Amino acid sequence: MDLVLQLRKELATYGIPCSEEQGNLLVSYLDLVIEKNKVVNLTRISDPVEAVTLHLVDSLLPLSCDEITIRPEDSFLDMGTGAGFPGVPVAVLTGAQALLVDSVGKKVAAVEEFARQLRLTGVSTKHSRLEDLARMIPGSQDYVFARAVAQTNVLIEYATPFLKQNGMLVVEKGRPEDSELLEAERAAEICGLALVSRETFELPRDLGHREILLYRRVRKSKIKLPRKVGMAKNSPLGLK
Ligand SMILES: C[S@@+](CC[C@H](N)C(=O)[O-])C[C@H]1O[C@@H](n2cnc3c(N)ncnc32)[C@H](O)[C@@H]1O
Repeated sequence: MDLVLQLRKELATYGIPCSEEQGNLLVSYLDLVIEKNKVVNLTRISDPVEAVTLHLVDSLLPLSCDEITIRPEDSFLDMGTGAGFPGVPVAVLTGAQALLVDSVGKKVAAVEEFARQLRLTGVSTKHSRLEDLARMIPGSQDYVFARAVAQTNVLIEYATPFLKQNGMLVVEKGRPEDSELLEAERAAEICGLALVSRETFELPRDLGHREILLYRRVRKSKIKLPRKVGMAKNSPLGLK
């Protein structure tokens, strides 16, 4: 089947609309990622049919959550974007102002090149550690996304300083352990976030189980954030 058709059909099963033009853009982006992957290590998935599901559809699942309505005037940050997932697909479907961040320079350079080639004017990139960037643009984002970056308690700590009051952290997970969720709950309490929903999804063709956790910034955090670089990972919040 044609990849654009596959993408649009799979997204439609989750109630996510995708025009033919958006589908073409996303498949062109995937082509660029797969081509670049021959010289820069960006992804282990090289089969385009699998990549449509495991990269594009997977990145876009949060758009089917009831609490998420991203408008073109909204801003979002993608923490640890790698090859641009989920940031590029979310930017294409929503038209929102996207900031894609990673600490690995060659990945950021690749994503910057993709955005230029595809003329994605709403997409900006930043080569930085999240803890450093948080000091420069505090309270600036309506949404913060993270897919496959760290344990949820660490993501909560990274994301909090970027979020506006009532802004939302969107965490994309496989099958989180109960212990991870408990630690996340304690970290959220410290950081001033509240879990607003947990939705589960099955990817097509048995390609995997996914969970989307949404946290809203509802209060001031009890500690000063960001902590020093490395603290979130080496001395995580929420452990007993
Ligand atoms: C497993 S990759 C996932 C990439 C992408 N989100 C995806 O779903 O394909 C995790 C990425 O997070 C980045 N990363 C991890 N910790 C980071 C930090 N503290 N600041 C910035 N980037 C970070 C890594 O460099 C890596 O590119």
